[in-house]
Amino acid sequence: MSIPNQSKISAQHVNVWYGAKQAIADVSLDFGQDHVTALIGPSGCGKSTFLRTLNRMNDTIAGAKVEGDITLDGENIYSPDMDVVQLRARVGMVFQKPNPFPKSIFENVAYGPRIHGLAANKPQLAEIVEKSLRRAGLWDEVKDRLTESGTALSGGQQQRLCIARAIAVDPEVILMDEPCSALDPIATAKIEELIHELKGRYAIVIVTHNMQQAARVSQRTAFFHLGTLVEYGATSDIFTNPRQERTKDYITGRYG
Ligand SMILES: Nc1ncnc2c1ncn2[C@@H]1O[C@H](COP(=O)(O)OP(=O)(O)OP(=O)(O)O)[C@@H](O)[C@H]1O
Repeated sequence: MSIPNQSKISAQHVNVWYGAKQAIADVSLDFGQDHVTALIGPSGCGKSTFLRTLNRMNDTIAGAKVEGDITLDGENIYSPDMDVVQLRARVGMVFQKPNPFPKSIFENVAYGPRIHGLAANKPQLAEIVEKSLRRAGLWDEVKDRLTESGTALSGGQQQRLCIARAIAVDPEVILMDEPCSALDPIATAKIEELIHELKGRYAIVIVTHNMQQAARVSQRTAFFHLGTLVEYGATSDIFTNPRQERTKDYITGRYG
């Protein structure tokens, strides 16, 4: 299902199995550069599984098998020539539970640019760290404590640190798997604000259980059910005028 859009990542006829169990069945979906796409649907419908196909995170799960075509700027990301480390820098990921490295705040952000050779010297590296922390809306809170451990920050700050870490390697796409589910409402509001600010610079795909959040942060919404893509469209249409009964039932809270 696609509506006109300059697509950054395109998934065509994607199927995913865990062993003999099929978790995603024939899903086709394009993601544009300049908007946020929300993946919604009841628990177990395959949102996270599908999200993970977009940067080959399913490769790390024993028994998971992915079929179909997924391209980033037209390039097949499942090609044997694809450098997966490079791919995951281009398609960054933020997880449900903030997972900073047990290292300093500075090192959490500097690690990626260093291993990808993005800075020629220390001042350049410091510049990337500052820019990334500013872009993640965290700089003012941490600029005087860059040597402290990332794990000493609050949950919301840790999540923004993880976003800064993803941004530091100059990604094209950012995948977010329920990034606010472990956060309180104030920290959640900050992440949502941040998503607004990052929109346009990166293609953003967010899995969320929170329909108000999907309505607030996204411009496109895809509704999944039982491993299939039921409906995709402009977020305003999905929430006010869904075409499919199953979408309507879900957004009106009849199941989920
Ligand atoms: N590592 C795994 N091994 C085996 N089965 C899995 C694995 N991960 C997910 N599944 C199964 O695949 C299906 C889709 O799960 P997935 O986590 O993608 O759904 P989801 O929509 O993201 O769910 P939730 O909203 O609860 O996070 C489920 O039936 C789940 O049990």
